[in-house]
Amino acid sequence: MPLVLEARGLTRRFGGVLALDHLDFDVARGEIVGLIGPNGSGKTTFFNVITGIYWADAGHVSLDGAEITRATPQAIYHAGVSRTFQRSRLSLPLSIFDNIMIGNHKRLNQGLWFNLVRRQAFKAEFEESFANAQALVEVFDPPLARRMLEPVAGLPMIDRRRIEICRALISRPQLLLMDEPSAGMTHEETSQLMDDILEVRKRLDGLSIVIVEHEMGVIERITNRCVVLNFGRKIAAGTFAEIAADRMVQEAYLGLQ
Ligand SMILES: Nc1ncnc2c1ncn2[C@@H]1O[C@H](COP(=O)(O)OP(=O)(O)OP(=O)(O)O)[C@@H](O)[C@H]1O
Repeated sequence: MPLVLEARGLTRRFGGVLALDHLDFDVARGEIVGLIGPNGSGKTTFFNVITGIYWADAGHVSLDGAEITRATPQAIYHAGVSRTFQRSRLSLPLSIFDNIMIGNHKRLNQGLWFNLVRRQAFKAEFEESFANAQALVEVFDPPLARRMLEPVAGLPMIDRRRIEICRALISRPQLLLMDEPSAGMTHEETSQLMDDILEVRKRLDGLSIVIVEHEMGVIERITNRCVVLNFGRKIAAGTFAEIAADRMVQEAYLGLQ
């Protein structure tokens, strides 16, 4: 499979802390890669460097063969990388549709002239956007897709997570980075959301996903491959079964002596 993401020697320091230490990280097209490691091991920093929030002190990142190492977050989003965050970033008073559309600005014609004067074209674009957003929500939960104009404030956690993932997917990224999607959810909700994510991956052919997750059941169930970090360094990589059997991983992550 061709590589979507190729990171080489990524290094990022915060003062005396080496948050990423010469990290090599590849993601192939259509792959779901689990990124695991103890608290503070550099997982979120890796996402922040890939998405241009922080620049790497050293190393390179390419997406689909094109260098994105020092690109802006906007350019990286346009190149096809989306993410979801550990803490919910939905605007609660806004509707499901409005929240999803926040993620879609690269596909909209936003000129003032277009919006004010070309009313028919604006209407057609709005209707197309609505249909696209609704089709995406339907993959997760058909009844939810009939409530597109309701505020997200009234939705349970699992539906809010679904909307956040839809917002990340509406721009049709090649690579989706998910930071602990199970945070704050019950075991049943997590299991349901993982079914949804597997379904989404099946329908959005070629979508690659990197998922940071502390729930090992989730990692075991949905990943093709895992990378384990400790103090910013890759200490193991392989299938879940391989990394779970690795002594260094057990010591670092599971606290075995
Ligand atoms: N903006 C920052 N300023 C200073 N130090 C930071 C900053 N961001 C991260 N760090 C430090 O870098 C290291 C890696 O942090 P990071 O948040 O990437 O870890 P993590 O694996 O995502 O942890 P968690 O599982 O708790 O989310 C930690 O020591 C953290 O304190």
